[in-house]
Amino acid sequence: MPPHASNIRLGDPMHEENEHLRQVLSRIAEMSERLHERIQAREAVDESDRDEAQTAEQVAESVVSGLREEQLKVLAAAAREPYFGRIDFREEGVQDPVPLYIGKRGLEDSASGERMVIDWRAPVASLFYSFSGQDRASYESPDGEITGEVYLKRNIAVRDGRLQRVVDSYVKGQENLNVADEFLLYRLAENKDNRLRDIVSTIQAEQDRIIRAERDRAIVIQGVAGSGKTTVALHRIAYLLYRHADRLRPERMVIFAPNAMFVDYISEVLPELGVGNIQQTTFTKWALDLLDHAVAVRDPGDRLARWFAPRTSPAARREFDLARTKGSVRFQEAIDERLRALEGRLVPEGDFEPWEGARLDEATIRGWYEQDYAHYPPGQRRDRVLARVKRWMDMMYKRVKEQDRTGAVRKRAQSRLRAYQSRWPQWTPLDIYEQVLAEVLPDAPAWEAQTVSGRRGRRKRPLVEPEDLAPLVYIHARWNGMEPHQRFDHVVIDEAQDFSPFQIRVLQLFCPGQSFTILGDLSQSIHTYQGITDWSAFLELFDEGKRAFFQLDVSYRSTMEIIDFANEIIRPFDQFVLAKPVFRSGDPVVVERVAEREQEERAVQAVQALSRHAATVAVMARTEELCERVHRALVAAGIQAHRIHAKDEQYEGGVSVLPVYLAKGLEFDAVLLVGADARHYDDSPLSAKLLYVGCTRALHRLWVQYAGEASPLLRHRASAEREAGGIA
Ligand SMILES: Nc1ncnc2c1ncn2[C@@H]1O[C@H](COP(=O)(O)OP(=O)(O)OP(=O)(O)O)[C@@H](O)[C@H]1O
Repeated sequence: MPPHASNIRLGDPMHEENEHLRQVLSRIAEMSERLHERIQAREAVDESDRDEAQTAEQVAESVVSGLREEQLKVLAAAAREPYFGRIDFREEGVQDPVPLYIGKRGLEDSASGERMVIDWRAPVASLFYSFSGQDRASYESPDGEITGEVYLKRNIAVRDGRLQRVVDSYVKGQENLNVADEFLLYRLAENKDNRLRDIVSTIQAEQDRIIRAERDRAIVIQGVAGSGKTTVALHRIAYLLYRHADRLRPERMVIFAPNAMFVDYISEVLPELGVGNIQQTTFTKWALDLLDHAVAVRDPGDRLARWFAPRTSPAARREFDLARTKGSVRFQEAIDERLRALEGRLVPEGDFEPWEGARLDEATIRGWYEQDYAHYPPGQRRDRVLARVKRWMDMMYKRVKEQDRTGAVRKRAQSRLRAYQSRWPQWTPLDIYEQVLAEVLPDAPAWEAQTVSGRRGRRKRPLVEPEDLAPLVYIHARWNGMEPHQRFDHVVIDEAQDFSPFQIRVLQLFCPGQSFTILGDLSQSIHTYQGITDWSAFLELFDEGKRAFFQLDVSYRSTMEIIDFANEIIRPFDQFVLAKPVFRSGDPVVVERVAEREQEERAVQAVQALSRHAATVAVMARTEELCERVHRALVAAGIQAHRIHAKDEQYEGGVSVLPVYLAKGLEFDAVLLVGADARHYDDSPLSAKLLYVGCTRALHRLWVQYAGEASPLLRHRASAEREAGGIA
């Protein structure tokens, strides 16, 4: 059944779309009305049957009622914004083009079965995103490629059931309208609130390819700051769930985010796309839960402060080198080797003889361990073999039971069994890890123990570093195995440049289908003591043919002025990819020299100026200390500024003060960078990356202040601006 089979009239687009919207909304209203009536009728029946036991039919009815309630919600959302785009497509072999309306959810008229709106994830909807003026257009349907011609591509903005804007980006037979970006720019120019949003109406062709990439492989996305990586990954989840509903379950999909606040920041996109129940966590939290909190992790705050201090001490350098080693594949392989050796040594030497005349020889026990139960992980095999030894003993005992009047034989047998069991080591992942470290990295410092309150009450736990978690989880999974519910159908890793290859290896164990979306930006890899310098480090962990690499070079977040400014910072380092801006012009970047003793005061003035046009403003510095000072000044000036820390779990919006390294992944309408001087940012790659991350958080306005000598990374701009006098 063709969706909305009325003839196409390309009259006044606004008039035409208003008319169409009116029809669609009235059908939605009718459908809602019908559903309402059914729900009410059902409630009346339920009320009269209240005291009687439920029959199977009634149970089924209540499930249906639940679905109806759900459907009602979908209709309510559709009544606010039923669709956002239209594409008129004539399939080859068919006479007339058909208008297809694309929305966040597909919609069918329940009475006629007519498709009124097509889900943005449906195969045909890909035309809307990929079409860019070609004579012939095609899309992949489940039955193969469908080709044809596009007659019209139209963006339609509907808010609260009212038509706001219609923009045609292609009309067949007309001159190239060259307004492909008009709708996008209109969207990008909006101020953002404190959460990331969906982009279904303006997904770009290069993003769409990633969203629709095949499921059964690892895709790695290198994308410049603001290229939509996070957003795209979330849309990909929604797409995969739609496309592979039979294979994927939302609760088995997971997103690893860099910190708890980031989890909060992205938490609204999936529900907006109609997807719930996806696990969203950090690697640390996930690992600690898996290890049942047998260890505690040292607060990363101190370490981060040491790492991001303008100058790193030799001791800190050694600490970071060790962290890198622990995250390497070489270390994982050393652990594998060690696990194999331990596995071979687990069966105690000697036969088991519970009493004279009953003997189970070592070779038999070894045979059970090495062959019969070989498919179990070593930790579980121990228990299986010992249970079998015990069954054997009980069976043998039946033969001598008659003679054992006093029970002495049985007693002796029990005590020998206990002795035998105790020779069979029962190591925890931590025991094994300690053995590995002693052998492979003898210089690694020993753990301190710390009494920490956890889910299981207060107890003393060894305090490990974040990079110890991957080895521990790996050993746990290899040694003890994992529960089916702990496996993932799909894994998304955001800010993956800060992951170590070992962490990826661990997640591969937990995702047997090897279905991954791994995204990040090497120009923002500020945690280089643990992350990677080249994506091949991850790609080569996956089989050839089961991996794909994508690159996103256009930045949608920031204005051209901001992108150009940020690019200058990393340009001297040729290993970094420069972002291409979309053509969205805004205010010039302000670079301002302030007097040392006026730093705080001038920061307050800048925030006041920026807040006039912005819903979210961030003040960032390299060090916690400077953040602290500026925050105090802001509060003293009556500005309600939130000071953001590594442990925070919520992002409030408004005015935030935070160190640059915590701002990764976030965005703000306006950003003020304070302390951009030579002391805080020398000409090293780490300083450049930090400054780059700071600048690229801004959507519309960027303001940079420094006292004393400007950072060499800004010098070209700083001298020019100083003459121009700064404040806009
Ligand atoms: N196709 C698009 N249409 C509209 N907005 C977009 C599009 N792609 C990205 N954006 C917007 O650009 C901004 C950046 O997106 P996102 O945070 O996903 O990028 P990122 O690549 O993860 O950035 P970073 O590496 O800096 O964290 C967001 O505001 C997002 O809504």
